[in-house]
Amino acid sequence: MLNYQLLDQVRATTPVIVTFANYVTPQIVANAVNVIGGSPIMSLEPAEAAALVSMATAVTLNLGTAQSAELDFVELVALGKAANELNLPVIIDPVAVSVPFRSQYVARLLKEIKVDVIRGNASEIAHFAGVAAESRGIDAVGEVDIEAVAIAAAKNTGMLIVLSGPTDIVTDGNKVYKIKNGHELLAANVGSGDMLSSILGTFLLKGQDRLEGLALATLSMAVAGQLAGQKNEGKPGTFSAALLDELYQLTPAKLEQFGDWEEIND
Ligand SMILES: Nc1ncnc2c1ncn2[C@@H]1O[C@H](COP(=O)(O)OP(=O)(O)OP(=O)(O)O)[C@@H](O)[C@H]1O
Ligand SMILES: Cc1ncsc1CCO
Ligand SMILES: [Mg+2]
Repeated sequence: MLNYQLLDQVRATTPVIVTFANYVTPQIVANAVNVIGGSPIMSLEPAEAAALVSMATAVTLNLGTAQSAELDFVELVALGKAANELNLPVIIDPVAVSVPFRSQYVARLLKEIKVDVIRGNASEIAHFAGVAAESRGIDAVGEVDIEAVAIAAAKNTGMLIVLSGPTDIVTDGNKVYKIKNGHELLAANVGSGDMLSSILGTFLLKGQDRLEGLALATLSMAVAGQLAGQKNEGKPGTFSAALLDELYQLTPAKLEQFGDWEEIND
């Protein structure tokens, strides 16, 4: 079961989400967190990492443009460690992780901090499943068995997995949520995945079952995208603004009415 009312609890508590953003999409990511009901803050400064994280409910580390320059890595580790100390969830978005520099960067990071959630497209999650999958830069291409890949990634890493795409898979390796809502214009809007990776954090309220929170967050993004897309067929520009409108206007009743998902137990 999914508790659609969790969306109202998010809005009632305005959780702070600290994001290490990539330099391509920080504005839409901040807006996404804001309109769904959270409070975004981005930071690049290790000296303030602990103070920021102490106000937060989750930390999202987007590795899309992270550099080897020591400050980037030091900041990622500082945010991750501060979250680990407070037992707050850490979400990573391993953009284009199959590029060797990026694979090594993530592996290095995972030696330093405990990560709880990986959010990526099918090609990115396939990397953690040890399955060869094609990718084109930031995009997933080719066909993989998304459910099997997500389960294998969860089992290999011990982390919760959110695999996004035409159908989204949210799994801990045993229980699987399959979310079928969405719209192809989400894929045309660069940063939809980045938005989702930070939105995930807003649903991980204290005491909340993490897998269910991730599933509801993923469903929220997919339903909002579907509603925005249906009103803006063939119009990626206006779609991008409409997506924020639909996230802002989303309600538990709309999630119940339009949500197309199933829960599969191993
Ligand atoms: N073809 C599609 N049809 C429906 N929904 C889609 C489609 N492709 C992606 N989505 C949705 O778009 C959102 C982002 O997922 P996607 O897999 O595109 O992330 P991504 O590849 O990391 O994107 P980006 O790198 O641009 O941030 C998710 O909510 C997902 O459900
Ligand atoms: C285009 C792009 N390049 C690195 S990160 C990013 C945004 C999508 O994640
Ligand atoms: Mg991405």
